[in-house]
Amino acid sequence: MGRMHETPGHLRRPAHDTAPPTALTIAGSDSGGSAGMHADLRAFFSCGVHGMTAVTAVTVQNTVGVTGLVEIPPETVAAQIGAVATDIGVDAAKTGVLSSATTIEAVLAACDEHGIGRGRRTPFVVDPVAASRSGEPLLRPDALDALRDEAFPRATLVTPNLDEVRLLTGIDARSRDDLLDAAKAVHDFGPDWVLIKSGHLLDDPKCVDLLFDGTDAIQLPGPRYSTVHTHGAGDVFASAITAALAKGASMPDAVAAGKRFVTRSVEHAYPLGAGVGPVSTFWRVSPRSL
Ligand SMILES: Nc1ncnc2c1ncn2[C@@H]1O[C@H](COP(=O)(O)OP(=O)(O)OP(=O)(O)O)[C@@H](O)[C@H]1O
Ligand SMILES: Cc1ncc(CO)c(N)n1
Repeated sequence: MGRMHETPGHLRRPAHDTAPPTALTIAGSDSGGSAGMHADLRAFFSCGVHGMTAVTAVTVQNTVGVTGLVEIPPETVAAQIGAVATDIGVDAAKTGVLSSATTIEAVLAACDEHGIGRGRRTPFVVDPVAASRSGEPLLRPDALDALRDEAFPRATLVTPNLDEVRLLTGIDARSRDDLLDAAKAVHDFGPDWVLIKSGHLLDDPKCVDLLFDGTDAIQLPGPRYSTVHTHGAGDVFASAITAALAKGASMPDAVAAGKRFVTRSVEHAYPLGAGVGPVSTFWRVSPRSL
């Protein structure tokens, strides 16, 4: 195998002979290119890590909504995780759409086998994606229980939005003051860290998210932009955090880096189609430089 990588003496050496950090997203596709694994891969790229995918579901989706979802067989999802973990190696992993309890069981078994999860070699970010921005459910009812009871205890970090907090805990957070109670209730499900996202507090003039480790709470303040184009904001946030973890950042530093990244992404969100446009994952690249 080593011979494949040898550079013949008469050719120029490539610029890199070491690999960048690697990150894996275990998530669904979005045909509109705004959310899911498409957003995750672009955020990984933009944050300087090599992105890899274990596709869990194919959605038929555009800026208006989701009209179809086909699940990938759970054994194929597990095989994708095994294929990249055994050959390339995974420095950090995240989940997006995990639409059924069977898929969740297969993903967790593969993660266990390859050292991905809380207290293991590879940090594991579980984003409990329950519905699309336009409200269509992206998981079966049994998946929510499996996420809470099986995936959360194995997560290094879980990143619910306020709708997901309501579904998982019954807590209906209406203001910044309610976020700590929400974080405590989610932390009781067993992850190391909880990040409560505040995008849905539409009356709040700022977007102040909350990171909690069971003892201390850290506020992550950011401006609130006046835009409807926030499709994929949650995916991009979790992916930017995962990229920072892949580079070896501590959790507070990774989440702070993710918050800076997603805030700029919302700032540069753009209209697309007839519905909700995406946050920009390429604000670091000026269109004029292309
Ligand atoms: N209008 C906005 N201006 C600035 N930041 C925002 C805005 N809306 C959301 N955010 C930030 O984006 C991140 C994602 O939060 P949000 O609560 O919207 O997640 P989400 O509902 O999972 O996202 P989505 O379902 O759109 O992918 C958070 O850091 C949040 O504070
Ligand atoms: C595939 C997919 N994953 C996640 C979301 C949530 O942003 C979405 N709308 N679609």
